Amino acid sequence: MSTTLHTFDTGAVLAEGLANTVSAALASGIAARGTASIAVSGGSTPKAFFQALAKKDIAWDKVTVTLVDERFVPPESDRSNHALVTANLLQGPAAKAHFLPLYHAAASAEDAAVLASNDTAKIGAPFDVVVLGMGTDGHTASFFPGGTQLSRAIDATTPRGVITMEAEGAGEPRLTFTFSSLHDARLLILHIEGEGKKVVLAKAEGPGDEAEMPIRTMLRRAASPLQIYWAP
Ligand SMILES: O=C1O[C@H](COP(=O)(O)O)[C@@H](O)[C@H](O)[C@H]1O
Repeated sequence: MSTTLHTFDTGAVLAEGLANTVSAALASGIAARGTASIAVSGGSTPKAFFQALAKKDIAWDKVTVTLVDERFVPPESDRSNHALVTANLLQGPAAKAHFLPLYHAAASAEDAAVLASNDTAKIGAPFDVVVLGMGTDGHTASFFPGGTQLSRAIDATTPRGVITMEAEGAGEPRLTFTFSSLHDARLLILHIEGEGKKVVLAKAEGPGDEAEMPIRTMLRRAASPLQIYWAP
């Protein structure tokens, strides 16, 4: 499927522009189906976008928010994507949204993945909005190069749901939606910032295995057009 690059002068201008696009997509989903869903990424990039989106005047009580992926840590941890969303997105008007975390205080990451899959199945498919990030190693979601379940995660025939991932570059064990869960979002976004990430994207757009740079799965095989949002 196609990719479109949207370039902004600053991260602040990108945050507002992306918040406008995403809030419009959520409002459209609510108008069409009564509810809307969004899966967002964590890490360091999306904070300003979350803060801008939280202020948008839409029927947030009809929106379900979840995560594209999560570190297997409790929400009290400073590594938690759940904590990032709670502190920056589920604020103001957006505090009315329904949040479904991926982390569960289970005996293992595998048990938590089963709970997260069962819990998020009620969201329905496809997501209205998926906002992906990308690491400097070319990972997206928690599809890490060398990951324990990378082949399963990026196989289009793997059922929708949440699975575990462990990799040298991942830190803690991870919980991640599969490629099949994410790639057909009605609005599919890749949000990256900085010159370094632009170089990584250019490499990912070139030849090479998907397993080497898993973002290639979305660049090459996503069913939905991939909207790439970038600022210096
Ligand atoms: O560990 C993660 O990394 C990626 C990229 O994060 P960033 O800080 O480079 O923006 C993120 O998309 C993912 O959700 C997160 O778990």
